[in-house]
Formats: sequence, structure tokens, C-alpha cells
Amino acid sequence: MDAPRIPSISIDSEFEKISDAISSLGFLFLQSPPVPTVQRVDNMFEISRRFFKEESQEGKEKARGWVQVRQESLDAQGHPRGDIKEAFNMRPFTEMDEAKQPLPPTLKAEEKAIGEFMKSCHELCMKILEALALTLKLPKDFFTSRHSYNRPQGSILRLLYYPETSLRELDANRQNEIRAGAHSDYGTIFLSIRQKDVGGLQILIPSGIWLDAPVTSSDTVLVNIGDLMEFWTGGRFPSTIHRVALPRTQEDARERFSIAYFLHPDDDVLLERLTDDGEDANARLKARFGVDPNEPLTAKQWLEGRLAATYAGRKDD
Ligand SMILES: O=C(O)CCC(=O)C(=O)O
Ligand SMILES: [Fe+2]
Repeated sequence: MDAPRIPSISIDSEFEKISDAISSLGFLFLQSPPVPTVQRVDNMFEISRRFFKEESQEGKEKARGWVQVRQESLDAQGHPRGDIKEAFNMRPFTEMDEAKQPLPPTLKAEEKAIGEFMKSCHELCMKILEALALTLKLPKDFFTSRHSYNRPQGSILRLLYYPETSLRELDANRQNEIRAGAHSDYGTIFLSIRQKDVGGLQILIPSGIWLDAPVTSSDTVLVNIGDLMEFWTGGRFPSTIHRVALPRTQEDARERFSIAYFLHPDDDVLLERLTDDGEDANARLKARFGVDPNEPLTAKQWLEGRLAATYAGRKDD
């Protein structure tokens, strides 16, 4: 049997098609979305490259939001030495595109462009959420009205950089190393913007196989359901485990950049179950996430619980 493929669809498709596509593997390629524009994406990659390659060590260290190589372990049990990646996390900016956190000089110089980019990622997420709400027979604005850009909430724009890796050096230690360990994302949905032809992202499909998720066109955005959405919808929209594998070819051993937008609801949104699939579904959600769906829980409490679990495995050496 052929391995399944990640569905690829236009944002202008009927809402059921978008929901069906995203329900099948929890991942979906959106073809040429109107925002963020290709020009904005290219510019954001250039800004990211400048930060990771040209920012001084002091600038990085002083900035809140920088994650250094091996500092984070997305799969602390499987890969206790930590992920071979650098990252920079930014909270949503103001409506006027001003950062709410101190930025290192290379990013400060591009504050407006970054703010505009972040807003356009948020806008794209809103279009997807409208389709998901209609599928659940909820008002079209059910999710969008609970995901403001400028109220307290936990969304993050994350720049990611995976340094070039020597295949030979890694061969000796392959079992223990990973670029980003296996995990699912915590929030509502997650946009992953990656450069064409630099592989590595893989998703775990139900048969237990790791499926490659290559970007074959520079104007597609990968959309992924997060754990919070799975919990909120009683599994109707499932989150999926994924990782960034070690390079297997000389081509993939090159340095790799990606940009992620993790969308979270407003902090005070109550995650009341939107579907009623009975006690079996509750037991499954409780086993998977360690949270009782019958207890009231806000989006902020959910995020704090998930972060505590990840950073328990964090390396600080
Ligand atoms: O770099 C990527 O393509 C994915 C990164 C990722 O899954 C994450 O940071 O949660
Ligand atoms: Fe992820």
C-alpha cells in the first residue's frame, strides 16, 4: 500500500474540504495563501538569517527569547542531550508593530517588518479557524473571537535555525542525536514556514511510520493541529507527533531555517468540551494529556501545564 501523503489544498476551498484534509493526518499544506505573501516570507528568512549568523553572542545572551543549541529537549526521554537547534521566541507585538519584549539589535532594526509578518500569520490562522468552526456547526467566529491578537494570550512567533551538521561526525552517535525531538505542539494550531528543498520534518502516522513532509514549493505553508485543539474538540481535530530528523543526505545536512507561528487562545478562554463523545473520549484525553476534561480549565492553565512538562527536561549546561 502507498504511504499516505499530506493533503495539499487552497484556503479558498470549501470549509468541509479544509477540515477533512486536516483531520486525516493532523497536517495540511496550504497552497499559496494570500498572507503572509511570498515577499514577506523571503524577507523574514533574511531577517532570521541575520539574527542567527550576525548577532553578537552578547546580543543573543541578553535577549529574552533566545534558545541555544541543546538547551531544549522536545523529547527529553529519547534525546536527553537536547535538540541541535537554536531558536528565538517572540510574543505578539502591539497593533502598531512594536515588540513587547527587548529585542537584540539585528531584530530591533526590523521591528516593523517582524510585527507585520506576525500579524499576517495570525490573519491566516483566523481563516483556518473559521473553516474549523463551521465544520463543528459552531458560529463562524466561535474560534476567531477567542483568539485575539492584542489581548493577553500565549501565541509565539519562533525563528528556528538548525546548524549545518557533518554526516560523518554524527554517524558515530546517530541514535542519540536529533535536530528537534518528537513532540506535538501545545496550542490551537501551528503554522510552519520552511524553505523549499531542505528536508527533515517528519510526522508520525497511525501505522507507526515516520512520513517525510518535504516542502516542494516555496509558497506553501504547513498547518498543524495542536494538542489544545484536540482536547477542546474531543479528538475531532487530532494533533500529530512530529520531529526534525537528523540529515540523511548531503543535501539535508546543510543549515536549515524555519519559522513557526504557534497560535493560542486568549488566556481567559475556558476550554469547555465542544463535542460530547462520552466517557470513553474523556478517558482517552485524560490518559493522553493528564488533564480531566470534566474540570474547568483556561487556555492559560493549559499552556502552563504543557510548558512545565517540556522544561522539566530542559538542559541548562
Ligand atoms: O522546524 C520545523 O520544521 C518544525 C519545528 C517544530 O515542530 C517546532 O518548533 O515545534
Ligand atoms: Fe512542532
